[in-house]
Amino acid sequence: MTLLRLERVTAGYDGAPAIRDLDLTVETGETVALLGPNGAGKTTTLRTISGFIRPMGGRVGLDDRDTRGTAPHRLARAGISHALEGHGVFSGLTTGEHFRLGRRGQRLDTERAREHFPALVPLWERRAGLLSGGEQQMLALALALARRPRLLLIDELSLGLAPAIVQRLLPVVRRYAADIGAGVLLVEQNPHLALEMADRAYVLVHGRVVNHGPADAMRRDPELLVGSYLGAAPEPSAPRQTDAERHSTRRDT
Ligand SMILES: Nc1ncnc2c1ncn2[C@@H]1O[C@H](COP(=O)(O)OP(=O)(O)OP(=O)(O)O)[C@@H](O)[C@H]1O
Repeated sequence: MTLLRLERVTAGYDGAPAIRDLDLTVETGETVALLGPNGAGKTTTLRTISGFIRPMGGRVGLDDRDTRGTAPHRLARAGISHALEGHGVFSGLTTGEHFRLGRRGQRLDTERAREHFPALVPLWERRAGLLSGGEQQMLALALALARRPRLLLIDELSLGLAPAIVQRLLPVVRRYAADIGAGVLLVEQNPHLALEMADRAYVLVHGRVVNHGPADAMRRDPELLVGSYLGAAPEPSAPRQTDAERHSTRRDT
């Protein structure tokens, strides 16, 4: 089932588009990577989905309901969770205390979080301020998932973390999200790490999708990925393909 659908979305800052005519979908239980060079518009895409930026054009649909103009806190209540670096982690609280602090009386799924992130269990009584950067990130992700989001948006997990830590964290996030039927949209600087755990990926360059398809096909064809990064965005006059058409093209190859 399609959980999130962006149709020809244009959005940006002060009237200047940073993403243009963007088509993108995330299915229930699916992990999708959003790749691209610096300044391509990846963070802008996530901010538009979580309601912090109102699109100038196009449609953002969650469960086929148009979310344009919906405030971020309402979208959060509707199940969109935007995991930002260190977000929701308080240095004075222990790991365990974080799980007892449900927002608005919401109960967190502590047992499932402990099962998926067993590395947090020995840290249960330790204050978050004394955790390593990787452990804090793990706690932030475990908290986000313990709230049972419908859609988890993750921005740049690898910033400040060793690749080995990200490599361990991402599959855990994927398994946990699939377990609760949540979709994941992951922005990641390191395309190789992202493609290892994603089902599908989109490559953004200059605010436009220049390539997308199954992650394993992109992994097998690194030149395609490198070419996407280096290549220019399609000319504005080039004929547009719908998301569905592009999907079928990629599947045929
Ligand atoms: N708050 C802002 N005000 C004005 N322009 C912005 C703002 N945030 C981002 N931009 C511009 O929008 C464009 C897209 O930025 P965005 O942060 O979405 O890219 P990104 O792909 O996430 O890049 P990075 O990988 O470097 O984080 C860039 O040209 C950037 O300079």
